[in-house]
Amino acid sequence: MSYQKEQEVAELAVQRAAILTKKVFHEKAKGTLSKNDSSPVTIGDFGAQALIIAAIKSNFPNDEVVGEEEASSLREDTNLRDQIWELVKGTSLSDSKAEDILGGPIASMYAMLDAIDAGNSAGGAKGRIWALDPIDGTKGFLRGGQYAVCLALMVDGDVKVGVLGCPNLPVDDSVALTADSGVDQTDEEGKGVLFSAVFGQGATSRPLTSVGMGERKAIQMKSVSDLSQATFCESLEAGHSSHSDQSAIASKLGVTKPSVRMDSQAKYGSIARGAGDIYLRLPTSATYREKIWDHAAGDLIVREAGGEVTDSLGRRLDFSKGRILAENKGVVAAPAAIHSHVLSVVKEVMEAKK
Ligand SMILES: Nc1ncnc2c1ncn2[C@@H]1O[C@H](COP(=O)(O)O)[C@@H](OP(=O)(O)O)[C@H]1O
Ligand SMILES: [Mg+2]
Ligand SMILES: [Mg+2]
Ligand SMILES: [Mg+2]
Repeated sequence: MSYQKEQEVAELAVQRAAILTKKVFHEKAKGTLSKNDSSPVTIGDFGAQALIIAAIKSNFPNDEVVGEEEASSLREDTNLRDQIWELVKGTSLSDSKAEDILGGPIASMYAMLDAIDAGNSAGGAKGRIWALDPIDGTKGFLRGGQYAVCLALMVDGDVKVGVLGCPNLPVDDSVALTADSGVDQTDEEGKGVLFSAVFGQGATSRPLTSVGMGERKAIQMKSVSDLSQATFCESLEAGHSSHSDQSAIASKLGVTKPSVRMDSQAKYGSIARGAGDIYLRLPTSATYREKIWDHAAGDLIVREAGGEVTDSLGRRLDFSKGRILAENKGVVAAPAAIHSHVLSVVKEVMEAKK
């Protein structure tokens, strides 16, 4: 299958949602709520989820969606609900043909709430299921840092299409990551990139604001001949991955540069285009399980760009186990040529801890 239509819809849906998130990014009040697990969610997360699911359902009515957010709190909080509806109503692609492809505007506020709740699929190993993270890196989004709008299509448990919209990464693939790539990104000059991949067809990037195939460029991971010069990325949030384990691994590998700390799947996109080299995510707790929407698009984009992605034990990420990566622990993403070496050092450091 070429998945051409799926890729087109996914890219345009992510683009449209990013118009909404960018509006919210520049507002002081982001309508933040605290979820049951005490993590934040904003009007941007809800609005983006609504717009993307509406576009999927308009094109592929029988597909299921595993979306991070749900609308129960909005059905009670009418003030927040109205704010989100104002945003959603006012967001469309400027290209009317592209907007038509997405099915046009959502019909009503109740249709918007239903769209958000249609992200309730249990996931699994059968059929066509989309994994959606409307804002990945919500903490980065609130801080003025990196975040990503993430969408992937899985067919029978395998990721076939992956799209990442990164409004705060440079458009230019050749700009290497630096220590401040993950912090204060409130200046928009030259920013906004869309990464996209279809299984077996390679990975690309293009400006997040352009419509169509014109400015699309193939991306590739960088080949790393000297690990001392490699750039490794990790979460900015110390609670999301173990900075101490990652620093022990990096120093054993001979990496000399300090890590680039940034939020969201912008890390996957950055290494896929060679702006960085390695992404490490070692668990901070024995019980936490990664969510499929935090990895599905990034996993495919990195693999299609010549990388390999496994967990800390060397197993491929298994997206067929429901809403979480039930059978995986942590993430190790690196160019295929050095992945097994990186993994052996990860295992060594993790063994030594026992
Ligand atoms: N204890 C934990 N370990 C690993 N990931 C966690 C975590 N708690 C939350 N997360 C996830 O980390 C994601 C952000 O990743 P990163 O640290 O790379 O920016 C969050 O996505 P959201 O921001 O979409 O909620 C959330 O799903
Ligand atoms: Mg979240
Ligand atoms: Mg996320
Ligand atoms: Mg999220």
